[in-house]
Amino acid sequence: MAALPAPLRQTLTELLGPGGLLLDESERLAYGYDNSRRQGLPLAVALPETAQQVQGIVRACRQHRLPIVARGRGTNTTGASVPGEDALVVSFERMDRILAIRPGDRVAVVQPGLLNGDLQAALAEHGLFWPPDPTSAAFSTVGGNLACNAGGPRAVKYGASRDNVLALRAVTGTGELVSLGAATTKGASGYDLARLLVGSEGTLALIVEASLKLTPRAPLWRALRALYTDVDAAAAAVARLMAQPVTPSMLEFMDGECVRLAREVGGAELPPCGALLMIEADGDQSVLDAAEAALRAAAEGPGCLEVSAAADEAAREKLWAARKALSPSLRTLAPGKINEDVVVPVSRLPELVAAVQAAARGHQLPIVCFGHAGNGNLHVNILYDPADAAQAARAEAALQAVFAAVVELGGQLSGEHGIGLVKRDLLARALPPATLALMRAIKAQFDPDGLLNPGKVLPP
Ligand SMILES: O=C(O)CC[C@@H](O)C(=O)O
Ligand SMILES: [Zn+2]
Repeated sequence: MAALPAPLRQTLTELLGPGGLLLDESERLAYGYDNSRRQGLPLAVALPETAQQVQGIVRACRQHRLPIVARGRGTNTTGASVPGEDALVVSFERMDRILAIRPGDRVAVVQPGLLNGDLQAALAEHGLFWPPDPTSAAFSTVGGNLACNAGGPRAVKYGASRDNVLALRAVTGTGELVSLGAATTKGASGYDLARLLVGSEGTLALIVEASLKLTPRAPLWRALRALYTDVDAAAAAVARLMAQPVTPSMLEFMDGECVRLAREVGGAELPPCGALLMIEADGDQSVLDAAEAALRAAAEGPGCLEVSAAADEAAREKLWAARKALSPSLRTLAPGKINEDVVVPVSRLPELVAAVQAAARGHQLPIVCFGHAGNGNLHVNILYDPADAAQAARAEAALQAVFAAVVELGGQLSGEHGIGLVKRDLLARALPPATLALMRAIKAQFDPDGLLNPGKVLPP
């Protein structure tokens, strides 16, 4: 296997100081995986503490044509943070500080390695929050959230990462430190390069500082739980809920199998049913009664078994904990799962749900779904045994059927997890050639030698 060239090793050791460059195989292995369950082994791991060190790393690697893979905490589900065997990983774990919180401007300036959960805790003291709240929030980084445009349940009302960033400082593939955007709440000064970096999965530049847009925390909430006879009835209710004027602060979907897992693995107190919606509103006392009544009315309808309010904060937390445990709980059901993250315009969600069921029937495999229904974003899990060639082929065919439906319905292959390695070739097929060519041209401009996370998002 290739080794880190000796002159590069020396340059990086001098640049990063003692402990700043990891070369031991056991340490390198620990930076080679992500939640796609793929495993790579980088040549070395760099742990910069400053933007200038990040510049130095990129410049040195460029001289040796060594690929660079940026890394937060490895929670990505698409292989975006899995390095090839000829790559250097740049882990941002030492750049984890909050540089400023300016409540008057509703801005926080942070380093990329800061954990989302640590940011939220600091902001809570100011009565503020940063809306992106992926299930991994306690252990995923702001930089990683920005890299894949993470969303989570609150995105239905407050937007995903791209909607909640104002400015970035980043190091391009040539080692240049660029400032993109400004910490203002509006702006019309040329191309929006800060938001272009959000969702670029480390392929355009390494984010070294982010100015995040903050939102005041609503003082109160209401949580409803609606049970349905089947997934079609729940999907129809989602379309009704989003067609009326009160925007829910969260609107989550679980199919009957997920309800069973939430009860049996997650410990939630739920009766068996065909599907469930978690519906929340936030605001102050003056608006909440009307909001709850509007959401309740929209949730009721054909196939609705019951709509009930969370008894208290503890009951609400319990259901959320079970919801957040769904992704790992699903691994108990089958040896393999194809884990998708498709999104359609929310009015087309009923058609997507029907298409997923048709794919499950047609290819004789269980497909289990949950997700951020208010955004039309469904986590579609095709369960199969990878050791069984016939099942694996049927799983792949079911996946293609789901993707075909998503494209037909005007949706996208990923709502919040990104493209990475796993969906790269599918993206290339789903995008019009002219769009793909523009993406490639942008990549070449930021990273002319193709060193930043090569082979991710766009096919080589
Ligand atoms: O792994 C998954 O499919 C989903 C993870 C996360 O996006 C969630 O919504 O819980
Ligand atoms: Zn999700």
